[in-house]
Amino acid sequence: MASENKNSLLDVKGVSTAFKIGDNYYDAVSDVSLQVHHDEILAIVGESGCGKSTLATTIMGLHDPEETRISGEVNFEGTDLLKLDENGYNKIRGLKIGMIFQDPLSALNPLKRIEDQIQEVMIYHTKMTEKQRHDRVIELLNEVGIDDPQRTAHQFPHQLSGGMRQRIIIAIAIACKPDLIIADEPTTALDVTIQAQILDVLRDIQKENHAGIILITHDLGVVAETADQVAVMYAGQFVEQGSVEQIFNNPKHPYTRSLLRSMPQRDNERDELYVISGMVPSLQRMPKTGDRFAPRIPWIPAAAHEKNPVMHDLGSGHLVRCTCYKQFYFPDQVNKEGLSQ
Ligand SMILES: Nc1ncnc2c1ncn2[C@@H]1O[C@H](COP(=O)(O)OP(=O)(O)OP(=O)(O)O)[C@@H](O)[C@H]1O
Repeated sequence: MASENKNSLLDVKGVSTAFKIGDNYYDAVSDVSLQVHHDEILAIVGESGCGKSTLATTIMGLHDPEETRISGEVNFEGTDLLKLDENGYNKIRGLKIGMIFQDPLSALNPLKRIEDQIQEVMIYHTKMTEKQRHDRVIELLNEVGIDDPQRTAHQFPHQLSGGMRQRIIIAIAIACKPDLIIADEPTTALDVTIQAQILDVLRDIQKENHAGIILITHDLGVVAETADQVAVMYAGQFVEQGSVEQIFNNPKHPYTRSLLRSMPQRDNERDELYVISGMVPSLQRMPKTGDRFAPRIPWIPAAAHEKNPVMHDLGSGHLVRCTCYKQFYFPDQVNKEGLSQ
């Protein structure tokens, strides 16, 4: 990607994750490579079922080895995380890598006060005194924008709104100032105003702690507002990677262009939204060869797609899978002069 020459914080190389279904393994993530640097937000975007969460949980070492087969490398600060055992991972999760999940209610313990839940991660990873931990809890609650930290610290999750609960999850994730934060759909369950506030909190934290952030979302609006780099994921593969400017101003892969076209435009409220026909294939029905998106753009001739599509470097870190983008068009955009791209 664009900043490949800088030292990366996270360097994922050729990672595949396959789930055991019946007697066979099926790839949910296929040969994914990415880098994240300090002070950078990488958004991973794609429809539901494209493998975004599986990739995040692979990086975090959260898969059951009995049911999953993982290959490739997840290099983080000089260590290949895929070689760690559970004990090794436990030393990194919460301390060096923080994770923010989509559903704050299920991630919080309903029976414990907020302060105790935030302190837990500090008790596990640090030798802070109780007073230091308490002070840090109040500092964190301030940092994530809680108005009355002393009061909130003593409350239980059910006494808080959805937006406040998500702020608590963020406070837990950043308690030990991790270098990398993985946020999986952190704003999906929240209304638009709260979404914007939570994204602001994430951006502030990234600036303050110089953390790298992986932001997983299906919402291109969130990507445009927040990300520096973008990876577009379809059916387990990255189909396009680049800076936010490259992806939004010069999208190449048909899937990226379809996603962008299906994005609601603020100034274009009356236009009908473009709908991408068809569905993301299930793991057992994943095409073995050819561009995986090809069945959803049937008007593009088969010959336009590579048999085994690879990533092509368009320069300045802009990568696109398959050369079919060169012949892609939307049928309703054909005019007399030819194709309007
Ligand atoms: N434990 C599992 N066993 C078998 N298949 C799984 C498992 N977890 C996920 N999958 C399948 O892997 C594919 C990718 O799922 P994943 O949840 O990673 O996608 P996603 O892009 O994060 O979607 P969402 O936004 O809905 O979470 C899907 O086809 C899903 O059904």
